Amino acid sequence: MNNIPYYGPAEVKASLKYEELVSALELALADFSKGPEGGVSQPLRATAEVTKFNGFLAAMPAYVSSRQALACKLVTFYPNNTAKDLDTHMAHILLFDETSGEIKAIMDGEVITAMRTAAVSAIATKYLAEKYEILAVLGSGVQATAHTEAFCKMFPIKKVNIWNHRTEGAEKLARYVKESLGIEVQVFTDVQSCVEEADIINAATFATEPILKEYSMKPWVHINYRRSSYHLRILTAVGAPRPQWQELSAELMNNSTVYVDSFLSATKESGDVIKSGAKIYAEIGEVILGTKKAEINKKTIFKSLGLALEDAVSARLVFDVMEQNKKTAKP
Ligand SMILES: NC(=O)C1=CN([C@@H]2O[C@H](COP(=O)(O)OP(=O)(O)OC[C@H]3O[C@@H](n4cnc5c(N)ncnc54)[C@H](O)[C@@H]3O)[C@@H](O)[C@H]2O)C=CC1
Ligand SMILES: O=C([O-])C1=[NH+]CCC1
Repeated sequence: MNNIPYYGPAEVKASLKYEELVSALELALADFSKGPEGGVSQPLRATAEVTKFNGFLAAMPAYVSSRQALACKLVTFYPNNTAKDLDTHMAHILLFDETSGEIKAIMDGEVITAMRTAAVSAIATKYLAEKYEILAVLGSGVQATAHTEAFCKMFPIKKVNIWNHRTEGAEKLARYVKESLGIEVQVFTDVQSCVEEADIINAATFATEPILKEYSMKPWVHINYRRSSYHLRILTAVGAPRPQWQELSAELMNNSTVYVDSFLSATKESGDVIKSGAKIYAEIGEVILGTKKAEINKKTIFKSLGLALEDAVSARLVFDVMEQNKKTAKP
């Protein structure tokens, strides 16, 4: 048990690049959707409710054989922490040796939670969207910021629209977009106007009641002389991870083709899915595998709950980089 390495947030951030994360997670999500022969073992996360303080503690173990990644994340989420000026999510990940079960490293899980969630939304967007110029972001916290950063890195985004239930949060994120990413940005005080012109919408809030009710499919000006059509817009929705919480209206869910990260997680944990009774069309892994096609005549929602396999793969990437750094640092 001696000398277990610990990697803090700065080391984790320095070790992870979105491009590597995206390729590794894409393969792992495909493995997951293959079923038992994919070599992924991941039970539904166990969540303890701390009702008195409106908090949750979740244990998220997973094994991804193709990456030699065996890990368990422990994550707390306390929506009321904002008022105390504390992060709402706090997490650590334990990485184990797949051959012996020995612990290999302990690391910060907050950076991984932010980056892997954004990376998975970007994967869904890559497969399911058709145009990538205007991004609408609902929320301005950790996930909204990570999604904005990842999407502006991965796609040719020309403009970012931001809405948050507290406008000062939206303005802070807008300053980051303008000053650090150098992209045109606009803050909205109304959700519907924020999403109206967007090609991609990211919903990443702590809402417990629907904030987005509906939106129109955006007309595609013309593709050729005979056909006028729509372009596929995608809504990636990462919030409302509890069965009683909703971020999207039931109407919107039922009028869309719904993709998820995991059937099991979505049907047990997602209030957006459970309360609307919306039908799930596919796991994103099935789209990556090509066993389910992208539907092109309806609105598209990718509902993400967050999977332990994503944490395990990310933690393994961090460990490999840190080990490599150790080797190259030796005389
Ligand atoms: N799908 C996944 O893999 C993951 C999902 N999440 C979920 O994503 C959501 C956002 O997480 P973070 O950005 O880390 O949290 P955060 O606390 O950093 O940001 C929350 C955002 O939601 C806004 N907000 C708070 N209460 C609201 C309400 N009642 N209505 C509308 N907006 C509200 C805040 O102003 C802030 O912009 C949470 O629901 C969280 O549990 C978090 C991690 C992973
Ligand atoms: O995947 C994750 O770590 C979480 N999803 C919702 C809250 C935390």
